[in-house]
Amino acid sequence: MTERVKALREITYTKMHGLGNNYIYINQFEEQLPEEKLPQYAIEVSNLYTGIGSDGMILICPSELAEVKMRIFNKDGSEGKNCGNGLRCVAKYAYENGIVSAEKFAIETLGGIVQAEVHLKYDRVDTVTIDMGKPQWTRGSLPMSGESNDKVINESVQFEENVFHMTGVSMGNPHMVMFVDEIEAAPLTTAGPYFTDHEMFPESINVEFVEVVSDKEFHFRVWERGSGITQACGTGACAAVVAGVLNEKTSKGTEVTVHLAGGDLFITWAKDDHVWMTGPAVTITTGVFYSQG
Ligand SMILES: N[C@@H](CCC[C@H](N)C(=O)O)C(=O)O
Repeated sequence: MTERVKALREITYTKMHGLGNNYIYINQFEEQLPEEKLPQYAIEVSNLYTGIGSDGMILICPSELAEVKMRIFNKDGSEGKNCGNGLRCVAKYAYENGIVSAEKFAIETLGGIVQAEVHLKYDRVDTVTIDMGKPQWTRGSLPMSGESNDKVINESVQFEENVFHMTGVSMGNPHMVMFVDEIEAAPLTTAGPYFTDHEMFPESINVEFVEVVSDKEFHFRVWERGSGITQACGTGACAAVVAGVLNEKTSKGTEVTVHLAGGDLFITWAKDDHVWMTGPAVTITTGVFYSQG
């Protein structure tokens, strides 16, 4: 009994969400978790039945290149390079917990450095705008099999009896966007895992289905690598708008309202090539997690 109690590790966490895309956030300024155990902690906390329940785990860390650094681990323990909904929550956490004092600041990710601006309501951060930087859309940037400098725009791919058209976009992390006529009919639970783990994507990929209502309005559903269906994917919504421009469904400089399962994001691929994303960030609860590890 005593040994069992001794083995427990207490991890102080905050659970936050951006449009229902929810993660367990851990403040690495105050608590250093052992590097080799991070995938295991992500799996443990994400479990709905024996953990807290989440789409993964996000670390808020000191940075030498920016005011703060974000690291994102998916539900299966794999480390992602970027997370749009996570960035907005990290920005809210950093501002409200005094890690930063300015309303505009930089956040480092494994996919690059982005700029955040928090928008306040009654002294709390309500929404956040992120300058997500410049997208890339070569096979090499995803990565995807084939000639590294080639682009993947509207490329046909077969799934069961249907042909889809895919456009690959990297927002620091990789996305495969497919435009469909009706979002509700998109085969998310079958084509999602099929394409995510397809051999053409050696590092796996996030899969998005998008229905275009107009050049200013898209419907969006996602199957995320490492987490499966989530209510929202910020980088995926940015990739959808970039893919929309590349396929002439919208244009640079047009703000697109992207309707995700968990709510709306406002995204513009600006004429200077930067992608801007604005949306909410919400704190759900704080607590202590007892890891068995
Ligand atoms: N939900 C995120 C993306 C999280 C990481 C992704 N699953 C990956 O492995 O690339 C978002 O809001 O962007």
